[in-house]
Amino acid sequence: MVRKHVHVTCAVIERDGLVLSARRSASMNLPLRWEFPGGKIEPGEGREECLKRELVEEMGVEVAVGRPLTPVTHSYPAFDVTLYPYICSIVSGEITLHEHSAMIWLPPARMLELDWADADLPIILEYQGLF
Ligand SMILES: Nc1nc2c([nH]c(=O)n2[C@@H]2O[C@H](COP(=O)(O)OP(=O)(O)OP(=O)(O)O)[C@@H](O)[C@H]2O)c(=O)[nH]1
Repeated sequence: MVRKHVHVTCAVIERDGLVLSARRSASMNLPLRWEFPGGKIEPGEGREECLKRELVEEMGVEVAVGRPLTPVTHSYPAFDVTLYPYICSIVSGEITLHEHSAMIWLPPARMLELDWADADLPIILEYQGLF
């Protein structure tokens, strides 16, 4: 059987020297783990387009998509994921959580205090290395 492989964009959103982390809800897969907001790329959709759509759907904000970080491929027991991270900023709207159970703005150096989805760890380490 062919393993499921999902391609997912995610946003490293910066504001005033802090970064946004979002906690998955108890009913999602990887329940209660922390992640960057974003989601699966739909057929025919560009990565930046996907990210902008997901941020509106999940948080009700419009983002400007900036510099990409290195994509990460990770194998979970049930599926493989490739994450395409981009540094982003909010250009309009106030965050309302439509899917996540919590969010927190942290200085980059404190991000690893959270219980992250495993695939995100290389992204955080690369991001922290920028400072
Ligand atoms: N958005 C996002 N997804 C991530 C991150 N890290 C990570 O492993 N993922 C995985 O990538 C997939 C993103 O899919 P999604 O957000 O569109 O879908 P979902 O899990 O909410 O629901 P679904 O799989 O039932 O459609 C999930 O399987 C999630 O576990 C991350 O930082 N951000």
